[in-house]
Amino acid sequence: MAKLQVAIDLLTTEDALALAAKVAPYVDIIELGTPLIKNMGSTVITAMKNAHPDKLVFADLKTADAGELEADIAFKAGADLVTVMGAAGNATIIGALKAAKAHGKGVVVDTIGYPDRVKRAQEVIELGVEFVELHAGLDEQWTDGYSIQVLIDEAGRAGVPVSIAGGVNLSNITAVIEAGAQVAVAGAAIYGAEDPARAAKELREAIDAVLVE
Ligand SMILES: O=C([C@H](O)CO)[C@H](O)[C@H](O)COP(=O)(O)O
Repeated sequence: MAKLQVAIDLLTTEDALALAAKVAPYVDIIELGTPLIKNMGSTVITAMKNAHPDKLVFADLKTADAGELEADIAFKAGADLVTVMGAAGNATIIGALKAAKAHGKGVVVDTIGYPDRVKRAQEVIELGVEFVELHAGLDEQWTDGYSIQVLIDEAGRAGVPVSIAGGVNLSNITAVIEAGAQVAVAGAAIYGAEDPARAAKELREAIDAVLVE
């Protein structure tokens, strides 16, 4: 069953907890965005897991080196999943996986900036990561001519477990799920909405509608 992940790109623990409280009934995974973790440190991970022990807490560390050390910090703080950059060497991913095994948790590889996201996804799945994020980051999304269709096409070709992140919203989430993504990641479409709970509910319903077809 496909999952909905809310990406919280807000900057304080207080704001992140307030948003999570509104949208938790509709999401499976609560992502603490990289800017949020950089601003608040690992305490935001602990605060979120304490508030939502029934949800998967995703710490978007975007680790590029020292994989075991960084992943261990986040898992000790309460994270269920952490991200390592696909552009990092396999040794970094393997290090994070070692920490994940020690804590009974998981690693997700983020493909931001990687030239061939599908090829890298197929490589790193072999290492034992949970899934691979086909991801166009905020800067890429703001580049002229960007379209999420690129990620949707890649998901169709990948043949391994993937999520899609990079402007998921109500107009494209059906295509995201139909392409085979196991997780749809929505940030601005939820935290930037006038009514975040309603936005999350509509995204959830769109996912569920694909499943019952
Ligand atoms: O991971 C993200 C980005 O790198 C900043 O941390 C976003 O959370 C991700 O791109 C999803 O956000 P939207 O594109 O706004 O849906």
